Amino acid sequence: MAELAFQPLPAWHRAVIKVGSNLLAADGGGLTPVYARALAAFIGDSQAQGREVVLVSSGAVAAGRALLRERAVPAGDLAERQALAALGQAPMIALWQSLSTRAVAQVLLTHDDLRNRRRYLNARATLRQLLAIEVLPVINENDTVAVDELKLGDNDNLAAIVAALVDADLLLIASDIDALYRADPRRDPDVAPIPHVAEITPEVMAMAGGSGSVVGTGGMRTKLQAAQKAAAAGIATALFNGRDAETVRALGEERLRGTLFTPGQSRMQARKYWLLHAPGGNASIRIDAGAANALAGGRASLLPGGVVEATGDFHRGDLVDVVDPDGRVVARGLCQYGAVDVRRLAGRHSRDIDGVLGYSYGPAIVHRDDLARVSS
Ligand SMILES: Nc1ncnc2c1ncn2[C@@H]1O[C@H](COP(=O)(O)OP(=O)(O)O)[C@@H](O)[C@H]1O
Ligand SMILES: N[C@@H](CCC(=O)OP(=O)(O)O)C(=O)O
Repeated sequence: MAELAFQPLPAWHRAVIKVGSNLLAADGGGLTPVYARALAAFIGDSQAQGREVVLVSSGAVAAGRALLRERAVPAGDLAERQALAALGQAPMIALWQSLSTRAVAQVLLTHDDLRNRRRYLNARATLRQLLAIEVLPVINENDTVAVDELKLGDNDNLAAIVAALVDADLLLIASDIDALYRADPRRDPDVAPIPHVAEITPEVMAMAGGSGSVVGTGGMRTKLQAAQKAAAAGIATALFNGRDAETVRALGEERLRGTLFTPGQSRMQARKYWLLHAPGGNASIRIDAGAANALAGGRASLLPGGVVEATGDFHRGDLVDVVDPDGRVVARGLCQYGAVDVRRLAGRHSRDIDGVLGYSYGPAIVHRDDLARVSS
């Protein structure tokens, strides 16, 4: 295979790292720390430097299968895979805990959790909190309850969604292959690696084949889908060989040997564009002059004290227009509270939220991270 040179890894503060089954379980074998150890060391060093890492780990099904190897179990159907995932999930988490300097928190997510705005926001709040208390979240798909038509099916796509969910600046995909190649290198050993992809065109997509192993799921196709999803959110993706100790060590020196997928737009631009242009309902919140002033400054959240009234029947997590006293839409954002709650909170202080509602999703009606100003 052709040589692949090192290149600079983009600067990052918060990353999602996805580790595939191929790195945690040998074909047909049980879990092994052989490759996970170096990856855990990289994660630990990054955390020690003040960076934040979310791990998306596969390997539950492979681990479960290996545990039952001695017994004849029918292979292949959904219920069997779900049972194997349930069996292998705890050992997979235990493996990471044995290698991590920080406490490990298990997070299981389904497609439903990520499609439903309310649960999406709750998952995000939990993950942010886990990072704030300096533990290592280890995420996997909740295979045991996910039914086929609602399964994300592969952790590459899950990792990309999680990267957008936690506002990561980088998605790292550790696989058993050095890079994206022009064709599956297991079939064509002379094919060249691609160090940089600026856009995932249909031509790039056509290079990808399926998994080359028994334990892997999606192959290169799902990795490209993941890189595409991340890019749409303004996040770069780095694909590298997690079996290569030198490659993993170099990540700690901000050097990448693999394929770097760069987004066409920054994270901020992508998010702002989405907030400003995503279809909303007829939901709006009218604010007073003081709040309009604060929002004009650029970094403020919308607090209940500045809210005058809410129009429309919106729910927590929905997109709302923020309207100033002159009736102009000055911002759009994701509302932390539903319309009924916003009406009850209008004009109140944030510290009263719990008393008024009996619960609180935080002091802001619209958090500044979820707010984009309309330029006048
Ligand atoms: N164009 C390609 N470039 C690189 N690898 C490819 C390509 N097409 C298919 N593959 C296969 O994708 C595999 C990695 O995916 P997969 O087996 O799902 O692993 P993981 O468990 O890391 O997700 C590689 O080992 C390789 O055989
Ligand atoms: N959720 C499954 C893994 C699914 C998956 O995407 O696997 P892989 O292609 O190896 O990353 C498990 O834990 O076995």
